[in-house]
Amino acid sequence: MEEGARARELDVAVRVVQMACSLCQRVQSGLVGRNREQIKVKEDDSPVTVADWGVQAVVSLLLSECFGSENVSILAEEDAHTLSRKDATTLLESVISTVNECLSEAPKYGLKCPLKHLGAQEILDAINSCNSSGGSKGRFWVLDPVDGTLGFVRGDQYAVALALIEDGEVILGVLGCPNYPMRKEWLNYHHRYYRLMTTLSPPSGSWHKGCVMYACKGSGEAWMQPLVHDFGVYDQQSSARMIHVSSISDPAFATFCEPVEKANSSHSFTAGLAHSVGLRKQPLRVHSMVKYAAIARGDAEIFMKFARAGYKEKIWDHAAGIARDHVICPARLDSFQFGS
Ligand SMILES: Nc1ncnc2c1ncn2[C@@H]1O[C@H](COP(=O)(O)OS(=O)(=O)O)[C@@H](OP(=O)(O)O)[C@H]1O
Ligand SMILES: [Mg+2]
Ligand SMILES: [Mg+2]
Ligand SMILES: [Mg+2]
Repeated sequence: MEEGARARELDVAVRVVQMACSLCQRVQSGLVGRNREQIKVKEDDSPVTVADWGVQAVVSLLLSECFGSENVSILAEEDAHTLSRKDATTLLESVISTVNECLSEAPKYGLKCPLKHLGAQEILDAINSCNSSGGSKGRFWVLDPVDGTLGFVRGDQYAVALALIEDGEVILGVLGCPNYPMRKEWLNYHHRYYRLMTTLSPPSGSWHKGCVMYACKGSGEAWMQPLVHDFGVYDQQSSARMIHVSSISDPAFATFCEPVEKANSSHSFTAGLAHSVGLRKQPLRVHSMVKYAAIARGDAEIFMKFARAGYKEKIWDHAAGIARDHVICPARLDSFQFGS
């Protein structure tokens, strides 16, 4: 793949994730405390919301619009089975209005918006088309439309995670982290706490939370830019800031991050392992691939997740966080078990 084409793929991916973050912020602000009918529980007891489906539809439609649907293969977490049921009409109507509202803002991100209002079938098809079989040969996009949906419905941390894989290797990763605090020490607090802090003393127009991080294989660089939703101006160059992993190498000063939910990773096992290797600081427990973002930005040094026996890790829960140059977990993705 020549360099110019990859630069364009990264540019489009960042713009698309920026739009997806804006959709999530709108839905999340309407979710906390009310509007609970916008949340469903899936067969595996994990939550799924209007934002999960909405982001998957928006990303699928925009990537196809930009690169041609015949050139786009996407492997994503959600499907439209629940949305297609007769008892889900209200939910489907919420997804339709959320998607059309988001797409109408595409020109603000330098992208084309559809010429007409999209109906139910177009949106259900867009969601269901993200069913690539992936694999260790060929190119496909990997999307977790909302990673950390549990954190999302709690008004806390979550991420929009988009990666492009070629022959089993991540060649670009984009992580949208709308609630990521610019001050490292606030990462340990629940989002509402530092949202209060920043409203009490609103630094005028300052960049106090929310970002999109991105890296391209072989570039040796990782970048972070503010959310357009909060600043209203999309200019990738002027607002972007290069980020670096931590230089801490002494375990006594290193921070490891791990899932919030004990059901998702054994806290006691990691505590014992951490102590045995000389880690002394309290773990950073935060929902979603924001853990990868914390390492990419140097706010943490290690990521540990030990899921219970039998759990198959999903490629969309990790791909966007693995950028070869900022090695966090240099696993070749074809070694991951694809989710059922
Ligand atoms: N049992 C189990 N073990 C490991 N991982 C699981 C498990 N169940 C679910 N998941 C998926 O992991 C995603 C959440 O990972 P997190 O690290 O954010 O977990 S936590 O919310 O911080 O506890 C989260 O991804 P999203 O569904 O995209 O939110 C889960 O699907
Ligand atoms: Mg999920
Ligand atoms: Mg996930
Ligand atoms: Mg998800």
